[in-house]
Parts: sequence; structure tokens; C-alpha cells
Amino acid sequence: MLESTEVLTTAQMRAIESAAMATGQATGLQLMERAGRAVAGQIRLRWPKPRRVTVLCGPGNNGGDGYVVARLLHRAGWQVRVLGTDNPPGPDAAQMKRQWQGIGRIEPLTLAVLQGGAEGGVHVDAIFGTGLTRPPEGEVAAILHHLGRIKPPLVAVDCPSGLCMDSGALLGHPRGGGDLAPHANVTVAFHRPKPGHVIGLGPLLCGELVIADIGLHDVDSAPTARPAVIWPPFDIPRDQPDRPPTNPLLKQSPLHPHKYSHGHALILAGGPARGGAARLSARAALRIGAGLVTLAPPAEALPDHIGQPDALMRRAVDHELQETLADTRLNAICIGPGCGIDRAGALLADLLPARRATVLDADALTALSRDAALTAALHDACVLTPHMGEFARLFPDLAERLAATPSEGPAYSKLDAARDAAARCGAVVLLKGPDTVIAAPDGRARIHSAFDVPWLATAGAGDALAGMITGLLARSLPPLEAASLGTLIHAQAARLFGPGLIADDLPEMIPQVLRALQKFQSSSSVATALPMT
Ligand SMILES: NC(=O)C1=CN([C@@H]2O[C@H](COP(=O)(O)OP(=O)(O)OC[C@H]3O[C@@H](n4cnc5c(N)ncnc54)[C@H](O)[C@@H]3O)[C@@H](O)[C@H]2O)[C@@H](O)CC1
Ligand SMILES: Nc1ncnc2c1ncn2[C@@H]1O[C@H](COP(=O)(O)OP(=O)(O)O)[C@@H](O)[C@H]1O
Ligand SMILES: [K+]
Repeated sequence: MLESTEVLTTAQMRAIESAAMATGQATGLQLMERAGRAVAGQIRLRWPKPRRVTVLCGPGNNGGDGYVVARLLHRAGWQVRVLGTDNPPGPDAAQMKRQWQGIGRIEPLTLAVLQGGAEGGVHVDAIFGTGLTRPPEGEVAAILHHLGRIKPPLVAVDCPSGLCMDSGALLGHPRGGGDLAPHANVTVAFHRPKPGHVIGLGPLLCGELVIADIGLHDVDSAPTARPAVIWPPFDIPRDQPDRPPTNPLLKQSPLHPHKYSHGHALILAGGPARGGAARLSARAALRIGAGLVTLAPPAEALPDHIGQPDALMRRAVDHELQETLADTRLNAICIGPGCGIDRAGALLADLLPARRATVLDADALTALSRDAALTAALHDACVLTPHMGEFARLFPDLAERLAATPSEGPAYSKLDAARDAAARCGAVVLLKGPDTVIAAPDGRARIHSAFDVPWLATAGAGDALAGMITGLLARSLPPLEAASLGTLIHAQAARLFGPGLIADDLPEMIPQVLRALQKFQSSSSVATALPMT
């Protein structure tokens, strides 16, 4: 069972550590001992019988953790080999290094020495952690490349070395490239995950991520703008002022709720023979709990939409929306899926000034990217749901920064890009992918990691997501919450269905996800995470 948690940037983590030390909560040495103990403990949990281990120690405090791991595994009967850099480390790491030197020797951290040892055994990567500022080079780069090639059982201390923990990028490597970087079986990180553990290459390179408690809870008063991560498989964050929403099915606002108090979603569809995408959105909006859903194609395409589901209402909307929007009960609009770019542009010109809660997806995003006046009319009740291609059309400079090979840390991240985009356009931006980042204009952000459901990348999945978010907006959830909960339910629906999923299955899985959420909420008052099997 995983719980949602906050993600801290490396700067925030350093601030917390400094505060802990400054207030006398813990010394640096104690924190390092706890960090090393946590890693050694995880290793012994996985390999209970002592065996050979090679600990690779870098020049900073990450290396200091490595010397602690070496000492504790030696004490537990392991056959420990240590390779380390010969620089003078900071005082805490120096102390840990001396303690190890009282037990065993330190061989130079070079590829030749590493290859010269007996093969096999567990490897511990304690070369670089949060202090990585530039791409590894020379001997260290050669060692990391070698580890990526031979793939030994590898335990990473805080992160696989070379990974930028703020972005999930490998410094010095083109984005997305990392075939020969170390792939850890398990990464033991401290106190809280960092963005790089859950976005970019992080999930690929970290393996199983274990967050170890090193006693920093009492000083957790990090600076502002903390993103909350929403983990798979499913969870409800707690103790957070910006916690994701409670299940709208349980939200009984008026005394005698009726369908209109559950909102009325309008899904704007496109011309003849292109209505499938909008129907998927409409079905998802209905299933997620909008009181009413109206599908609105142009008159000539209305006949395309006869048939199931009967719960869906249909009405023709041709070129203008003002008359339709005069019905103020229409409180959430979805525009884009299968809409056609020209039609989306024309309708947006009416829609955006009305300042109704709106999801803009697909063709609506392309229309936006072609018309600066439309972009200027975006407002804080809008949710934009671009994939990376659409994002690049809307925010080319941000996409370019995100695509550039990072030469120094902290590298520009998907989290930075979504936040910058949201601040710039004044709307919630949901940047899709296996690592979906959702950001609000005020800097609040959520990461939803769905690397475990690659089958969600299927045609029409985005249309279903747009519909889910629209349905939640109709239920009066604020835009950031609707986008977050929609993303969560979307991925969980895919997870429950399993491989073989097509987008049509997603709306049909929603009841099962909602039932689990409802059961959890009625039994535990949002205090603990939902166990999902
Ligand atoms: N600060 C603390 O109190 C704690 C820190 N801990 C550990 O300390 C780590 C952070 O320690 P540091 O800040 O010392 O940083 P690191 O140990 O990650 O490495 C920083 C060192 O490497 C050098 N360096 C950076 N990039 C390099 C490159 N490409 N090539 C060669 N040298 C490079 C830096 O100049 C610095 O000397 C964490 O990841 C964690 O493992 C833990 O012990 C818990 C407590
Ligand atoms: N590798 C992946 N693993 C998990 N989810 C993914 C992956 N790639 C994409 N997704 C998700 O699948 C959905 C695809 O949406 P989108 O790209 O808009 O597709 P479409 O336009 O065909 O509907 C998004 O929710 C996205 O976050
Ligand atoms: K490391």
C-alpha cells in the first residue's frame, strides 16, 4: 500500500536537513548513519544471506552514506569491497570514511580496479546523490556506463548516480536516452521522494523506490510550492492544505440533491463521421457522475449520434455558442476531442469569455496555438490537457528547454515546464505521459506516476480523460482537483482492466474505481490510503 506524499526538490531537502542540524534535532553524522543504516537494512532484507558486495563511494556525502553501508554490512558478515575517490570529503563523510578505514581498505574508484575484482555480488552505488551538479566524466562516467552494461544487482543510495533528482534527466545525456546508465534494482531515498524519482527517466532507472525515514519529520517545514505526488496504485493525500478532493459521489451539497445539483456537462463534438472521440468523453463524463451530459455536434452530424448511451442528451450547436451558454446550468464544457480545429477555434471565441469551467483538449489546443487572442482569453477555470506534441505547439520555448540535453543540475524538468506554462496562461495545465504533471497558475502541482500501466497509451484514452475531468468539473470540483482526481481515476481504471484495454473500456471501469473509493471513504474518513489489489 502506498500513500501519497509530498515531493521535495533537492534545494528544499537541503533546507530541511540544515534546519534539522541548526535546531539541534540531529547532527549531520546522525543523519548519515541513519541513511546508511536504512540502505544496509534494505539490502539485508532482500539478500538475507551474507554475500559479496562492492560499495562504490563518491566524493561527497552520498559517498559518506556508502562508507556507513560498507561498515554495517561488514558487521553483518558480508564480504565487503570498497572503491572510493581520494578527495578530502566534508567532515561527516570524512568521519565515516575513517571508520571504514579502521576495518578495511579503499581501492581507487576506477573502471580497471572495478573490473579487476571478483565478478558477481551486489553493487552499491554511493557515487553521487543530490549534490550532482554536472555530468559525470572520466573514470566515474566509465564506471556508470559499465554498470549500465553489465547490470549487476544494484542498490542506489538516494538515486542512481548521474540522475538529476530535480528532473529525472541524466546529466550530459540527450533526454530520454539512458540505455547504458545504471539501472538500480532498488533505490533507497531519504525522507521524501524528489521529482527526479518519479518523472523523466527516474522510474526507469530507480527500480523499486524505498523512502527511508531518517528522523526528519519534526522539522518538515519546507519552503512553499511543494508539489504533492499522487502515487499509484491509488491514494488520498493527508495533512495537506491542498489535498485532492473527496469522492464527489459522497458530496451531498444541497439537502435534496437532484440531477442539476450534480452539474450539467456539455461536450462539443465535431462534424460528420468524427464523433467517436467526443462520445468517449461524454460517456466518461456520465460515468464519473455528472448529473446530465449533453453532446453537441453541428446539426449535420446529429444523426451520427443516435444509439447508446440513452442517458446522453444531444443538441445541435453549429457555429456559435452564446444561445447555448445562456443556460447557466451548463457548468462544465469539454472542447477538442474530434472537434476539428476551425470549429474549435470558432467556438472557443464564444466560450472563453463566458468563463465557464472548461477542459481544452486535442483540436482545441491546436486552435489555441494558432490564435494568440484565444490564449489570452484563457482563465483559471480552464484545464488544458496537452500531450507533449500539443504542449510544444502551445509553449515552444518551454518544450525546447525541456528537450535540451541537460549540461548542469538541477536540470529543467517536466514539473518546471508545467508550472511555467500554467503561470503563463493562467489556467491549469495537465501535461500527459506516463508521468503526468498537473500544475495550477499559483504554483501548486501534482505528479501522477503511471509507469505501471503502459497499455493506457492507446488511441482515445485522452478523450476519455478529458471527459472524466469535465464530469468532475460539473460536480463542482475546482480545476486542479478535477484534473488530479480525473487523472487518478483514469489510470486506476486502466490498471484494474489490465492489458488489452481500449479507450472504450475506460468509462466502463469507472464504477469499479468509484466503488473502491467510496468504500474507502465511508470507512476511514480520508485518513488512510486505500488498499487496492
Ligand atoms: N546533508 C545531509 O545531512 C545528508 C545527506 N545525505 C547524503 O548526502 C547526499 C548529498 O551529499 P552532497 O551534497 O555532498 O552531494 P553528493 O555526495 O551527491 O556529491 C557532491 C560531490 O560531488 C561533486 N560533484 C558533483 N557533480 C560531479 C561530477 N559530475 N563529477 C565529479 N564530481 C562531482 C561535488 O562537487 C561534491 O563534492 C545525499 O544524496 C545523501 O545521499 C544523507 O547522508 C542524509 C543526510
Ligand atoms: N507510457 C504510458 N504509460 C501510461 N500512460 C500513458 C503513457 N503514455 C501516455 N499515457 C497516458 O495515456 C493517455 C493518452 O492520451 P493522448 O495522448 O491524448 O491520446 P489520444 O489523443 O489518442 O486520446 C494520457 O492520459 C497519457 O497520460
Ligand atoms: K547514488
